[in-house]
Amino acid sequence: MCTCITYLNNDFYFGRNLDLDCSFGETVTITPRNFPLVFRQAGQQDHHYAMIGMASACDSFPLYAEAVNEKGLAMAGLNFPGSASYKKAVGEGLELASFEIIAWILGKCASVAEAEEYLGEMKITDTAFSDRMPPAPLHWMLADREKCLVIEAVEEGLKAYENPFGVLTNNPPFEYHRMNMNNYMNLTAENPQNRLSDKLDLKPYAQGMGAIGLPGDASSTSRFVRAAFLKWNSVAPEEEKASVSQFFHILDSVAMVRGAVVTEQGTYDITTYSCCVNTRTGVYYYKTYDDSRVRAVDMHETDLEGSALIKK
Ligand SMILES: C[C@H](CCC(=O)NCCS(=O)(=O)O)[C@H]1CC[C@H]2[C@@H]3[C@H](O)C[C@@H]4C[C@H](O)CC[C@]4(C)[C@H]3C[C@H](O)[C@]12C
Repeated sequence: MCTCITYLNNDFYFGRNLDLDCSFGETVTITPRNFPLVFRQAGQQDHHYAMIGMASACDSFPLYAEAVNEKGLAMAGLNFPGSASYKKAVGEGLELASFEIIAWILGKCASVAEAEEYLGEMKITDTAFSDRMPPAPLHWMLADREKCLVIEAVEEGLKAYENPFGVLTNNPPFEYHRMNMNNYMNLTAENPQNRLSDKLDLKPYAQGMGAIGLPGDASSTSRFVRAAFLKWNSVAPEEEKASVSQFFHILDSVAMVRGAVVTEQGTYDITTYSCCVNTRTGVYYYKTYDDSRVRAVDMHETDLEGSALIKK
């Protein structure tokens, strides 16, 4: 399971929990402007925007789980098994393999608005990165300070939804989560009022009772609601340290604790890492399951004119 959120608190932040039962070789990776991005069907970007994110260690292509480019455009892939439907490449139009879409969009586009111009013609193909790396069934959240989208490649084709929540988790498709949020509009961070009956003497006896009914489990739909409730009620001083700390508190509230989520294979899903990027400064903050110290990698501290992937 995974949860991705945006957070506006003076600066604009983007990040996610990556929940999985094993490592995928995750390494903080910077793709500098002159690293040749070679796509299977969509040509080559020899010069492009630089980006930073978590990728599977690989020298030939940045296999990002999520990344942010130097213009402040951010994108993350989250599991979408059974719902994602990729097409066979036929050599026509704009065809991108599922593992290429993050690098392609962030390499080329400075904003969501710019990316939207390509979505109409885009097709996601089922091309595998390698024999050992078949395509991962994903959907994506794409965001900048102005706008947030969910991109889903389903049976009928590529769909893009505006995402006013700035939250994404996993199955079912986004339209379900959007509708489901209506069920929770009564939740409040304040003390609840007795609306049951004015003939009954009902009153709050502790703090936090306005949000009774907020789902506490690890399912995708529950994490969506919980992350949205916490994010939209969040209050933090508009300073970098406070914003990043607040961001991780929200992610912590939807994190997997080892043992609480057993997969069909009998393994345990855990929050392998949590990350938060300041999209203006390009600083990538992250912490891992066994090390809660927050580390920071500043993309501008490396030579962004380089031509080889930089692993931190
Ligand atoms: C498993 C990750 C998503 C985590 C998630 O959403 N879990 C939810 C589980 S569940 O639905 O609730 O069961 C995804 C996100 C990005 C994916 C990786 C990236 O797409 C990059 C490459 C792509 C290759 O095709 C496969 C390996 C891979 C390295 C992917 C492995 C894996 O599928 C990742 C790491």
